[in-house]
Amino acid sequence: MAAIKQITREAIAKILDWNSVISAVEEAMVNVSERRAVQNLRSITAIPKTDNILFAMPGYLNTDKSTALGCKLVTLFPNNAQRNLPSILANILLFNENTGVLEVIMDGTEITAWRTAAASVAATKYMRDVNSQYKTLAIVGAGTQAKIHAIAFQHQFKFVKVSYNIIWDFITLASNSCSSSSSGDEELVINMVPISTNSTRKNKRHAGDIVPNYSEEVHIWNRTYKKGEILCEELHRQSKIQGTTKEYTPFQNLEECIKDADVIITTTSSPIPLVQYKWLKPGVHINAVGVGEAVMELDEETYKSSVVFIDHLAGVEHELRHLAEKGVVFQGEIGSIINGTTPRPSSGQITIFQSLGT
Ligand SMILES: NC(=O)C1=CN([C@@H]2O[C@H](COP(=O)(O)OP(=O)(O)OC[C@H]3O[C@@H](n4cnc5c(N)ncnc54)[C@H](O)[C@@H]3O)[C@@H](O)[C@H]2O)C=CC1
Ligand SMILES: O=C(O)C1=NCCCC1
Repeated sequence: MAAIKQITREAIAKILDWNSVISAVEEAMVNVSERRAVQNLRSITAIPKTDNILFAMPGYLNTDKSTALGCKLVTLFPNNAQRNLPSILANILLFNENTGVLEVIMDGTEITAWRTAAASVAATKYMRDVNSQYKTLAIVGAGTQAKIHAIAFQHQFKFVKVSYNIIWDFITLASNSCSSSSSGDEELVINMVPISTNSTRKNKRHAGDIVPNYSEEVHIWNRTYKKGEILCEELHRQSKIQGTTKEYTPFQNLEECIKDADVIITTTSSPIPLVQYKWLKPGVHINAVGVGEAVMELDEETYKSSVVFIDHLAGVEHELRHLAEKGVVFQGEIGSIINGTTPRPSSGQITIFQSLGT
């Protein structure tokens, strides 16, 4: 038998790129919804007297493009941060579909992180009005999923707040006897296309001109503020290296963090609802990523007042019974919006993508 090929986490990290991962995930979501992919319920082995879990996630796919027989094995050890290890570690096994021989073992940790964020990106793209403008992204949590979601969402969408500054010229103002206590940094309009510059004065700024000022709005809240602050600093450093100026702001107060958000992503394991309906802006889209037997990051009112889509109906019915028992109605799978068999929710409605994972 041929040797088993091993692919390391580093090698995987080098070949992943957002456009390919997002389109692969969208295709996978459609294959799941059209029942072309065999995706059975995953098995969950909870280790007694701990919060630790081993998941086995087998799957099979046979399409014109590709055939694959595989199984992802994932461990979820929520206290691993204390050991300087990720909470979620994964390996993916690929088998020859004719002989059953194990051919590849590849690291699945990086793939799990990217895939989960890509699923939220796809859900946001397809559940929202195509013309939606996104100004503020709020992320709840500051672990692996929070970080990868921040990166994926900035790749796909531009969360930009446009404010306009008036250029003040104090000599002109004084001569016009105009008194103003303004700092000269007035926010006039938000979320507008910037005005074009007068062609005869191109690139020159004069007193009284209104100039656009772009700031990327990503808010992060974590139960320990320090961790949120460290993540913001890290994301800011990375964006500087990439030559973009993005602002990531840590919040002490969750309501303040999410109340203006156009998109919210929750990435914790909280069994006590964090997001409250009364704080939400109408028409917000929420990606609820945290998963667990009792995890419930959004309050009941939020779920009940929103259109909720999921990634895998059978899996959600099995694993998220606690939500269904509280009266949460799952409208359908994202794959059915992507393939056009289910219409997008209408704009103005609050929408939720309840992620389960694969
Ligand atoms: N839907 C999906 O496909 C996937 C879901 N997940 C889920 O996403 C969540 C986050 O995973 P990672 O980022 O890898 O974990 P992580 O351990 O790196 O980060 C967890 C974050 O949640 C916060 N947190 C934990 N418990 C909390 C609580 N009770 N209240 C408030 N904040 C709390 C922590 O402070 C930390 O910032 C987990 O629930 C995990 O099961 C992870 C991977 C895939
Ligand atoms: O890999 C996935 O998908 C996971 N989903 C839920 C939590 C563990 C990993």
